[in-house]
Amino acid sequence: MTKIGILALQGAVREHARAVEASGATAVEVKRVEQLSEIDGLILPGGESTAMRRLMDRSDFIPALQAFGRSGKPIFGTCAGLILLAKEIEGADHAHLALMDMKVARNAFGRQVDSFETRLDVKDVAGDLNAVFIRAPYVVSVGPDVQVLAEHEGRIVAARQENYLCAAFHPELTDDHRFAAYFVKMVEEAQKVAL
Ligand SMILES: NC(=O)CC[C@H](N)C(=O)O
Repeated sequence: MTKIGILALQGAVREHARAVEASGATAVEVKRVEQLSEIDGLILPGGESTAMRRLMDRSDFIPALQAFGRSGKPIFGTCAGLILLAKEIEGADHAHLALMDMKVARNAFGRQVDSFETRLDVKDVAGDLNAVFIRAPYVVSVGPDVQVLAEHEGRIVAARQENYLCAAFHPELTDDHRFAAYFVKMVEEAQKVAL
């Protein structure tokens, strides 16, 4: 069975595991670099990107995750995970994994709307997805290889570039698992290509 890891250093791990299992794959909590060799795809959950980065640096996760992505294995970043994937972060000197050709802004929806829920049309996923945003980032601009999957009020909130997928919101916080199912399918397709 397809095994999907969830980076379990910090953040919303259990909800992603539930969504992955509901979509027919096996979920694995990834806490050590060595576990990356056992999984077919990886989810970078929401949480706090700066805290995650600190924990990742303790065990050399950055180069290991970059190699994982460059080998063609799919990675899905949600919220803080989207920030980890971006090549450029507005107002910051350094990016983290720098795997997706896009610039992102952190906490970009403003303080007065710390969190909100809205209905989104996500290309190839669902026309009516309930999306929960929590101190969410958004994508400011994308390179030519990045496909925009969803926008909210003119801001990009979901995108895909080859084996990389990202969402500014938390698809794991509702009982609608269509976004997780889309990622599971991406992982299954990548496995077929690798055979
Ligand atoms: N819910 C989230 O993941 C919020 C992301 C967080 N604001 C960050 O910058 O990392």
